[in-house]
Amino acid sequence: AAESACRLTLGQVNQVRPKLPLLKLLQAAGAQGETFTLKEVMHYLGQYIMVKQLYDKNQQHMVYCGGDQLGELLGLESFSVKDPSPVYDMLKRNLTSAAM
Ligand SMILES: C[C@@H](c1ccc(Cl)cc1)n1cnc(-c2ccccc2)c1-c1c(C(=O)NCCN2CCN(C3CCCCC3)CC2)[nH]c2cc(Cl)ccc12
Repeated sequence: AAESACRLTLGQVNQVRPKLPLLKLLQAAGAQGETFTLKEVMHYLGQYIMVKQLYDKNQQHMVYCGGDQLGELLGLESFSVKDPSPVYDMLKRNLTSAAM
């Protein structure tokens, strides 16, 4: 069979495409476009938490996301930024590879 010659630059390989509910959060934090690096997704989620004031002013590692779209996506009322596992689990459910 003819080999399909698809040329991916390094920059393209590590792009991810957020599913719509996550994309809306990123756009609320200022993200443009539909594909991002994981680093950009994390940056915009951090910005989202800041903009929506979801972190505790006194215990700044605590994020209270119950009642917010972020809490819906995570399936959590709150989490600590010191334990990223719930966030990574949510990203596994809400990111697809953008290569090709
Ligand atoms: C290490 C990193 C991190 C990154 C990913 C994960 Cl899954 C956990 C942890 N991190 C450490 N603290 C935070 C943080 C804390 C409170 C409010 C906003 C962000 C973050 C998060 C960043 C980020 O891009 N962080 C840049 C530097 N941050 C320092 C904290 N700064 C604020 C802390 C609250 C007071 C104002 C400054 C903002 C810039 N992106 C995130 C996205 C989510 Cl879903 C959750 C947390 C973060």
